[in-house]
Amino acid sequence: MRCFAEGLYNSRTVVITGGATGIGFAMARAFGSYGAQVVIVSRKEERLAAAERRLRGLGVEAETMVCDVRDEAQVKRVVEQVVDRFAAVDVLVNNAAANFWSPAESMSARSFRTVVEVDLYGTFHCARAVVPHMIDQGGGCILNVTTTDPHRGFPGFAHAAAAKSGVLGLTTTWAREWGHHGIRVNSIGPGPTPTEAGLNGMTVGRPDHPPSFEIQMRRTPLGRLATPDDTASAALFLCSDAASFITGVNLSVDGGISLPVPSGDLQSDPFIASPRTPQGDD
Ligand SMILES: CCC/C=C/C(=O)SCCNC(=O)CCNC(=O)[C@H](O)C(C)(C)COP(=O)([O-])OP(=O)([O-])OC[C@H]1O[C@@H](n2cnc3c(N)ncnc32)[C@H](O)[C@@H]1OP(=O)([O-])[O-]
Ligand SMILES: NC(=O)C1=CN([C@@H]2O[C@H](COP(=O)(O)OP(=O)(O)OC[C@H]3O[C@@H](n4cnc5c(N)ncnc54)[C@H](OP(=O)(O)O)[C@@H]3O)[C@@H](O)[C@H]2O)C=CC1
Repeated sequence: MRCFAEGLYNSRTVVITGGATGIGFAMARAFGSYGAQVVIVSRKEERLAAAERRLRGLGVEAETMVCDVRDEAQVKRVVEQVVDRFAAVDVLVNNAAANFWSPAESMSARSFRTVVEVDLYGTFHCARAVVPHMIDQGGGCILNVTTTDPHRGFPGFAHAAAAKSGVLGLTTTWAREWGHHGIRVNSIGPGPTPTEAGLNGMTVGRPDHPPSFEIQMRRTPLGRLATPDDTASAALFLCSDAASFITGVNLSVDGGISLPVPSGDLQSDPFIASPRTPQGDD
């Protein structure tokens, strides 16, 4: 489906972290198909090479750079290379993330730190490296990938919920701090999306309800799961001039799953804990 003007992103440089797979790849393909020069960065060279081949095969002007977003020095180097090569960074998409199911009472500090370092520190490092260039060039756009309403609580994902809530705080704060430089900062919250990583993160190791994506689908008013292209289309809008007066928002792309659950559904909702029997009440 081609919803936007052809050439919408001509001559724009778009950097996407974690752009070789899943939702990030769909965003790279989408921005590239509307004319952007796309730079995808992540840790695994072979994944990047495969993604670059696929994108170039589709006619997208794609480059790749190996980078672990947890490493501030690596991030700075990569951003310098992008600016040397393309003269500007018009859009930064902070999409790289880590996640796995882990009950809070047994989650190790290292597990917690691993996810927070990728999602929250990674977002900080990338934005921090790019923004001086955006200020010099008179503006730009940062899009952080969060999740659908991280404040509502995600049992089994305390690390990701904390990290993504933190990213929301960065989004609103940066929107205020950098708005007068012409820099817009928004975030986008995909609903459950059965990417390979999403499937693993949501289901591996969970003893309670194995096909959790099926449950998520039943809880979604629009009756299906999100696709990577759903999020990519919303990203195209938010980073375009059509959204030139939008900053500091988190746009949920979730088919309505984050809407409050009607009280009649509570009994059958496996994501809501059963009421406890009051102590000593026979
Ligand atoms: C709610 C928001 C919705 C978001 C959805 C998404 O993001 S979907 C997109 C999701 N996309 C992705 O996730 C893609 C990227 N994912 C990855 O790169 C890896 O899965 C990674 C997250 C572990 C990072 O690797 P790394 O090499 O940096 O880490 P490491 O191997 O050194 O381990 C560090 C600690 O974590 C522990 N631990 C690790 N795995 C598991 C597990 N399955 N189970 C339990 N624990 C696990 C491990 O035991 C260790 O703790 P310990 O034992 O020392 O106390
Ligand atoms: N799928 C879902 O259900 C949901 C996903 N999201 C969010 O959407 C985004 C994309 O998720 P999805 O496409 O499913 O998952 P993927 O795992 O496919 O995407 C994550 C990407 O991040 C990269 N990455 C991970 N760690 C690092 C790191 N330290 N430095 C650089 N890159 C890194 C990975 O590449 P590499 O291994 O090469 O480094 C990978 O390409 C994430 O922000 C996720 O939190 C939000 C809600 C739901």
